[in-house]
Amino acid sequence: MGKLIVLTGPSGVGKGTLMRSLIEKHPELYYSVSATTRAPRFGEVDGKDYHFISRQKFEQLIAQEEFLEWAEFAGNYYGTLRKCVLDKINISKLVLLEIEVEGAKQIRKTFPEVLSIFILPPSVKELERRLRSRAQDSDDAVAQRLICSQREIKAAHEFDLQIVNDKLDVTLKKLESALFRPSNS
Ligand SMILES: Nc1nc2c(ncn2[C@@H]2O[C@H](COP(=O)(O)OP(=O)(O)O)[C@@H](O)[C@H]2O)c(=O)[nH]1
Ligand SMILES: Nc1ncnc2c1ncn2[C@@H]1O[C@H](COP(=O)(O)OP(=O)(O)O)[C@@H](O)[C@H]1O
Repeated sequence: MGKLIVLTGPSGVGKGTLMRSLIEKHPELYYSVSATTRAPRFGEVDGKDYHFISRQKFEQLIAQEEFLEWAEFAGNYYGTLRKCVLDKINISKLVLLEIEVEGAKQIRKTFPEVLSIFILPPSVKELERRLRSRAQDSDDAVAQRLICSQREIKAAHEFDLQIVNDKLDVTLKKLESALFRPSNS
């Protein structure tokens, strides 16, 4: 059996950046591509960054119980496709999910053996700076993400591990040691 790892935390904290670095360095890891109703950002590729689908299609997949978890975040649906994840775990893959906090809570209930890691920002000010520096979302979308972050950060203690993403290389080392410690390999 493989292992399921969930990275969660507020939008803009650096989850995607950390995930991409991990995959690049450890190609044996399997990153589960989520489905979303959000419009693609500049440069995002369908099937690689997300499966970009309509709300109607997403609701159909919910009804068909195709999602391991799903949530509505800042006005859009996001969800993890059950089949892909379970197939990979069955062939002994270390499977990584990068998802928001409500979905991560659902996974902890349905999949108690998951290793759940909450990424924290060094400060709220730095979180806002990162959200704005990404320059991919409207002021409104940034404001929505900041409002959500207050509630999300309060739930950090519910997860197995909390890591502050201050210096990227230090955070990566901490993540690697959590992922590859003997009991998880
Ligand atoms: N519950 C859930 N959240 C997801 C999924 N995929 C992505 N997310 C989260 O949805 C939030 C918004 O994602 P996105 O719009 O891509 O913005 P960004 O991750 O902040 O750059 C982030 O916290 C993602 O981690 C998923 O399959 N399920
Ligand atoms: N440790 C870090 N120090 C400084 N900037 C960071 C760090 N980690 C990520 N960033 C930057 O913060 C912004 C948000 O990161 P991103 O990975 O998109 O976050 P998330 O996926 O959690 O929304 C990006 O511009 C990214 O380059």
